[in-house]
Amino acid sequence: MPSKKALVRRPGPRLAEGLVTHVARTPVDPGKAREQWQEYVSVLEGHGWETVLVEPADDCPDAVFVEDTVVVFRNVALIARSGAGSRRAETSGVEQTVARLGCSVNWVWEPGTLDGGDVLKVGDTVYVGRGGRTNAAGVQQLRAAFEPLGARVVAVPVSKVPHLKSAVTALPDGTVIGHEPLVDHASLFPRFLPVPEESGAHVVLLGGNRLLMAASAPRSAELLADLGHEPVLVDISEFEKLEGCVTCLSVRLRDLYA
Ligand SMILES: NC(=O)NCCC[C@H](N)C(=O)O
Repeated sequence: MPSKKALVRRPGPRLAEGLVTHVARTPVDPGKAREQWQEYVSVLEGHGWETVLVEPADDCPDAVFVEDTVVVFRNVALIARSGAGSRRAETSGVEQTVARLGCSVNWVWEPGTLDGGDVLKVGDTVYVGRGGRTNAAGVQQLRAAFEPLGARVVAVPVSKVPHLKSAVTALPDGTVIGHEPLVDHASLFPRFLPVPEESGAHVVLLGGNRLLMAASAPRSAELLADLGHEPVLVDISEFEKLEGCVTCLSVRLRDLYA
């Protein structure tokens, strides 16, 4: 049976110091952030996902955005090397967690940089955003790790947001969705559906037609519901202040056989 496991990491005490690059800094309420994170985890669990806690990295403000630390394709985990120096220590603890779950582990090495949030998997197609966090060497290393396993790696420029998945994600049928003003080249995707809000571009596939989405994207949720999907909205306002989105708060492992 394919697994439905999701890695998550609790928000740490320095969360409010997390990086902001494309938005102005606004104060984060740590207590509210913890409650929102708990609700996010409850929604995953309520939809049949077994959540696996990665050990805390309390010195790293952005550690809760665990998606950026690792990319998993089939049973191979590629440990990221962030384009943001302040985020590199976050991978500690992730290696052990994915190895315990049965992955073989690879690493992105210097001079490569890659953030997991720059990698969007749609079936066997692996889109990788070349932008602020992922460089050309990182793209090459991703190809070297996953193409032998059957991945088709497609590199796409990202210049308007921190990560590829801040701009686009994909619906269960493979349609890529994005808020057009923030997408560099929508024509690179075979099927592209524009959504009206920035955070409406972010969906976590919960299973079936259910989509975990941010409460800040009601019009996009309505559009997707009208197309037969079932949005499940969660308020992640405190993480959005740090340019986080619903996708980056977990790493969903669908391909592991355990
Ligand atoms: N994949 C993602 O969208 N990750 C969000 C990371 C937010 C964090 N404050 C950062 O700038 O790295």
